[in-house]
Amino acid sequence: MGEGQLAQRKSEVAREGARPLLSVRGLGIRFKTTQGIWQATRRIDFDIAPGERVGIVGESGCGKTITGLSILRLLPGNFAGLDGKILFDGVDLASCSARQMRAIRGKRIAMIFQEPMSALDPVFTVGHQIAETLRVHSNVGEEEARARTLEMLRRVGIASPERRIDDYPHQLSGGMRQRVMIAASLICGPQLLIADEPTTALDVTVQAQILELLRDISETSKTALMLITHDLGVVAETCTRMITMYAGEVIEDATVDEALVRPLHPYTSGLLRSLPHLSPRHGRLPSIPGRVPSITEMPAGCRFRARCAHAAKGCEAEQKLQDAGGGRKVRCWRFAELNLPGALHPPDTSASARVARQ
Ligand SMILES: Nc1ncnc2c1ncn2[C@@H]1O[C@H](COP(=O)(O)OP(=O)(O)OP(=O)(O)O)[C@@H](O)[C@H]1O
Repeated sequence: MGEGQLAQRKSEVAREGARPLLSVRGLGIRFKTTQGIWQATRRIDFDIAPGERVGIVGESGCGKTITGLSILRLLPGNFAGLDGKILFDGVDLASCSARQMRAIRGKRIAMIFQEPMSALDPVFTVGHQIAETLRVHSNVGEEEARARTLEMLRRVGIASPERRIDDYPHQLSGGMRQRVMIAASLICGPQLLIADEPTTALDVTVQAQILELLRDISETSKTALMLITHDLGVVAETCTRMITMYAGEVIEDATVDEALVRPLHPYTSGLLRSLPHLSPRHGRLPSIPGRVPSITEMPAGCRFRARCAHAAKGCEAEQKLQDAGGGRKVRCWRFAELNLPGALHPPDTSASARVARQ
C-alpha cells in the first residue's frame, strides 16, 4: 500500500469509528436581491471527521465559499436565511446565539482566505494580530502571548520570527503573509480549519509550500481541514476526500483516490477531463459546454442536465444524493450504468503544471 493509499485508509478508518466533527444536513442558504429572495444552495449534506482533510470543489458560482462562510455564520449582509443544520461537535451552529458563535469562531473553527492582505490589518504588526486572537479567546498575559506567537511563526515556516514578529503586513511577501494568516488561524488550536482558495493568489512556487504546510499541520495537530478550491490538483495533493458541488448542491462525495480514478457523476468526470495535468497529454482538452446557472435561473430536476452528455428523460426528476456503496455518494440516477472516465494521469504537482492550470 502506497503512502497516499495509507493516508486515505487511515482517514476512512477515522471516519468509520469517530462521530463526525462537522455534520452538515440539508443546508440551504438564501439571499435577498433586488429581484426577490433566492436560494443559493440547497440540500447540502456532508460530514467531516476529526483530523480529516476534505476538498470542496466545483466551478465558480457553485456555492463553495458561501457553504464555508455559513459554517462560521459570516454570510454577507443580504443573507436572508438558512435551512437545515450545521452540527459542530454536537452543537447546531445554524441556530446558536451570536455570543456562542463568537466563542467558537477563531478558537474552535478558524478560516483563512485567498487574499491575506485583506484579512490582515495594515496598521498593526503581524505579531500583535496573532497574539490578539489568542488574547480574545484565552486568558493569557502579554508575555506568554508573544512567546506563543513566536513559536507559531516558527512552526509555519517564517524564518527569523524574532525579527518578523514586529513587521507590518506590507513588509512581508505574499507567501509570508499567508503563513502569518495560517499562524493566526492556528494559534488557538482549532479543531477545524476552513481554507478558501488559500493558494490561488500566490506565486506558483510558493503554492506547493503552503499546501504542504496545511497538510503537515493537519496531520500533526489533528486539525480537520476543509479546503475550498476550483483546482482539483490542489485537492489531489492535499486532501483525502473530495466533495464536488454544482449549482448550489453537493453532487458527489468520495475519497480522492476513488473520485480521480472512477468518478460517478458526469460533472466530476468533466472537471477531471478538462484539467491539463489530469487528462491525456495529447489532443485538445475536452471542456464542459455551457456555464453554471445563476441562482435566479436554476432548472428543475438535475441541475447539470443542460450541460450533460448523458442526460436522459429521467434527469428531469429531482435527483437525490444517494448512497453509491463503500461510503460514496452521488446525485445522479444513472451513476451505475455510465462507467465514466476519470483522470488518466496522476496529478502533476510541479510548478509548471500549476501555471498551466491557472
Ligand atoms: N451576497 C450574495 N447575494 C446574492 N447571491 C450571492 C451572494 N453571494 C453569493 N451569491 C451567489 O451564490 C452562488 C454561490 O456563490 P459562491 O461564491 O459560494 O460560489 P463559489 O463556488 O465559491 O464560487 P467562487 O469560486 O467564484 O467564489 C453564486 O450563484 C453566487 O452568485
